[in-house]
Amino acid sequence: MTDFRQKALDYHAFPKPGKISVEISKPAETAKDLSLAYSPGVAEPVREIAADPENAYKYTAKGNLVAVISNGTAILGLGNLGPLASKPVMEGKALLFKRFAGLDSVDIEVKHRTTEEFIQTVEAIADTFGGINLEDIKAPECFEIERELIERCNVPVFHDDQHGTAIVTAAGLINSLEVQGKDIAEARIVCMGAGAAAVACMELLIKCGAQRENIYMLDRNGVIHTRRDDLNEYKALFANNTDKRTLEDVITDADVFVGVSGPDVLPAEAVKLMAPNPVIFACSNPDPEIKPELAHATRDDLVMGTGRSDYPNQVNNVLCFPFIFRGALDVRATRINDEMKVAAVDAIRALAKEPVPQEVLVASGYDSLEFGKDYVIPKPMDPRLLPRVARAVAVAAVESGVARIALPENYMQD
Ligand SMILES: NC(=O)C1=CN([C@@H]2O[C@H](COP(=O)(O)OP(=O)(O)OC[C@H]3O[C@@H](n4cnc5c(N)ncnc54)[C@H](OP(=O)(O)O)[C@@H]3O)[C@@H](O)[C@H]2O)C=CC1
Ligand SMILES: CC(=O)C(=O)O
Ligand SMILES: [Mg+2]
Repeated sequence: MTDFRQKALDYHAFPKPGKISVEISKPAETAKDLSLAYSPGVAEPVREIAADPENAYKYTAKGNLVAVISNGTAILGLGNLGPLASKPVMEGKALLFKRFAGLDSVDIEVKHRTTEEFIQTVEAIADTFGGINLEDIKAPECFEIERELIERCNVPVFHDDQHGTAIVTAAGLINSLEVQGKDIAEARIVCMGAGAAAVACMELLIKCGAQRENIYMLDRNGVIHTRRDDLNEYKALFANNTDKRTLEDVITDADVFVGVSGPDVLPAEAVKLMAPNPVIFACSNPDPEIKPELAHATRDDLVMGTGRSDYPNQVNNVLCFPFIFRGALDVRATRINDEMKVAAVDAIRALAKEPVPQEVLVASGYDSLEFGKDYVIPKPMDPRLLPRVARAVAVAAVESGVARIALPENYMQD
């Protein structure tokens, strides 16, 4: 067993199995305390909530509580390993919600037979939470699941692998293109993968200025083109009318490679074929589409990002989901709409251009960091992400009419 593997297993096993726990937030020492916390006192908020469900935000933890829900069908890039095996990742997301945004979070792994059964399970428990973060649910089912749950639930529902990934990818990519002196409207983009993350990333890039016809998407069967008869409706949106069939065909002169597929699918020979000053985001976790060492050894003019914490430019939805939920919950948004997503992109992008505080340098192991090839996107442990991104999202929610309460005091000042 490698040293790192053992360290990772020990981290999860000791001193107590798992990564999250529940703590109580009110005194519960005396009979007097218990008479308030439990019987008879608890009956009072029960009556208040029965009279008006909004009172759940006043008298329970609902407003600060996010459910992280998975069925384990697309656990990182490891594939469909089932609900229980997804639990460490879901606990990990809960850890990140708490660590970065102070949000309480519980992981829920759902075993189900049909897509409708999954939807009904989540719908049935949704009112318990302030928001629902769907995680690691494979395409194409994830699209129907999210669409249905948004319609059926009274709280925001957000599939992190779609939109969290898209927001961070868009922020990082727009900055990278700026560093490389390129215009997103003209960039030729290759997207390896045609699932949850891929479809959402490319749709958001189009909203940010990319041209649909400049995007070449690939799945396990190669380039997605109009003559294929095996495409689901989501892949079909990216079918190019082209004779190009292979990665080699589409990567030639491409400005951007976005990998949201699986490990080691981008060979060095393909990297050599890209246009001058390319951008490669190899976002598959835990193992990227190409190892940064290999990509950098192949050419020296690229901006390289991965989904991992141990290389520069971590393009990972951790930069988004804690903060977008913080902003959404703080104004009790009914949904997380495009305006809020674009506001998050802009806030994340802008932060990368500011001087990096010493505490961030120390936490990320750098002597200095400056906007450029090795720093196109903020570090997850940057404490400015929380106020900046959450505020931008909350303001966008208010302005786009999905907030149910006014902007809180602490969001008022610029
Ligand atoms: N860095 C980040 O923040 C994030 C990274 N990701 C990564 O993106 C990847 C996909 O996740 P997600 O979209 O949720 O999963 P999905 O199961 O929804 O989609 C996976 C897609 O990848 C394609 N794919 C898998 N292996 C290959 C391969 N060898 N060659 C070409 N295409 C391949 C599949 O092709 P087909 O349709 O033919 O089966 C499918 O289109 C994972 O590796 C995940 O770790 C995801 C979210 C966030
Ligand atoms: C980061 C993440 O959500 C994933 O790889 O699935
Ligand atoms: Mg995920």
